[in-house]
Amino acid sequence: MTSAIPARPSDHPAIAQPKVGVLFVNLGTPDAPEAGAVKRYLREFLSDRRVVEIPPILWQPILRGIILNTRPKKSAHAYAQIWTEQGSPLAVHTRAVAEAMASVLAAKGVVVDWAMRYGNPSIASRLAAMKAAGCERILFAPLYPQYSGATTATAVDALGAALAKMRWQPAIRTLPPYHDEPAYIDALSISARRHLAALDGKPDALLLTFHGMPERTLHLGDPYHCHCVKTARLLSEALAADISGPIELSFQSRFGRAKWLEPSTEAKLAELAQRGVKRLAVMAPGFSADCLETLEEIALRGRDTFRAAGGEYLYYLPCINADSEAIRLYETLITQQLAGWI
Ligand SMILES: C=CC1=C(C)c2cc3[nH]c(cc4nc(cc5[nH]c(cc1n2)c(C)c5CCC(=O)O)C(CCC(=O)O)=C4C)c(C)c3C=C
Ligand SMILES: [Fe+2]
Ligand SMILES: [Fe+2]
Repeated sequence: MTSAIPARPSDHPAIAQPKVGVLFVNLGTPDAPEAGAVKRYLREFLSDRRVVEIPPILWQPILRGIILNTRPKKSAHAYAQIWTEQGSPLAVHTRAVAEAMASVLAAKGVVVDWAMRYGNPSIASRLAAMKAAGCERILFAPLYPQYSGATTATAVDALGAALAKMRWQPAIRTLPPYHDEPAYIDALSISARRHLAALDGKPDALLLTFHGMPERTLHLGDPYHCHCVKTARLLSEALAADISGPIELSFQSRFGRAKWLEPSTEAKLAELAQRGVKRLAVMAPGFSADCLETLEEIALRGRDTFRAAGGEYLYYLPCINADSEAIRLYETLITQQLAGWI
C-alpha cells in the first residue's frame, strides 16, 4: 500500500536535527579600550530605558550633548589599565565559562553559546546561530545572581525583541536569579577561602561590594537590593570563621545625580580604615566575572581610597570567573533548569 502523506519536496528548506541549547549572557563591554569604541558601547548601554529611567526627551540631550562627549575618553583610559591580550576581561571570562560548560554538557548533546546585552556578540546574532544549528529549546542564562530591571530584565527584553523577528521560534526557558542558592554561596565561599589562604593570616575585615542602583528602584519594587542583602547575609555566615573582624556590605559604581543605594563602597572603604582596619579583604559577589568595575574601580582606585584613609593592604578577592567553583555552580544550576529537556 502507498502512503497518502506527501514525501518531503526536493526544494524543502533544510531542517537540522533538534537540539537543546544554553545561551549564557553578560552585560557587554567595548570592542577596544579606545574612546570611539567606548562611545559606541555607552551610547547603546545608556540609551536603554531599563538602565536610565529618565524620559528620553530629557535624557538623550544630556547623554549625547554631555556624557558621550566627556566620559568615553576617561573610561577608555580606565579600560586600558585592565585590558588583556585576549580582550576585555568581562568578555574573556564569559567566553571561558561558555567553553568550559560546552565541554561539561557535550555528553548530553547540549549546544552552548554566549552573548552580550550591549555590544558584541549580540543576543540576536547568537540566538539566530543557535537556531540555525538546530536548537529548538534554549535555556537563556543571564549571569546575574541578583535580579534587577537594569540587568536581567533588559537581557530578557533583548531576547524577546530577537524572537519577535523569528518565524520559527525555539521554546525558551530563562535562568532565575540564584542569589540565595546554596550552590552559589558555596562557590563564592570556596573561592574566597582559596584566595584568602594565600594571605599571611586572616584579614581584619571583609567588605562585600555590589554594583549600585538608584535608590528609587527599590521603592518601585525592584528586588535587587533585597537579593544583594540576602547574598551578603548568607555569605557572611559562611565566611565568619575566615575573617578576624566584621563583614560589611556596600554599593559601588554610582552614576548620575540621583540618590543611589547606600552605603557607598567609596565611603565604606574610608570608614573602615578610619575605624582601624589595616588589612581589608574585598569581594564583589554580584559580578559573575571580573570587569572594569572590579579590577579598576575596586582593586586599583578602591585600594588608593583605603590607603589614603589610613588602611594598609586591600586584598581584592577575584570573582568566580570560569574557575572550577564557577563551573560546578553553573553545572548545578543549568542541569536543574534543563530537567525534562535532557
Ligand atoms: C552586576 C550588576 C550590574 C548592575 C545592577 C548595573 C547597573 C547599572 N550600571 C550603570 C552604569 C554603568 N555600568 C557600567 C559598567 C558595568 N556595569 C556592570 C554591571 C551592572 N550594572 C558591569 C559588569 C560593568 C562592567 C562592564 C565592562 O566592560 O567591564 C558602566 C560603564 C563603565 C564606565 O564608563 O564607567 C556604566 C556607565 C547604571 C546606570 C546602572 C543602573 C541603573
Ligand atoms: Fe553597571
Ligand atoms: Fe530590601
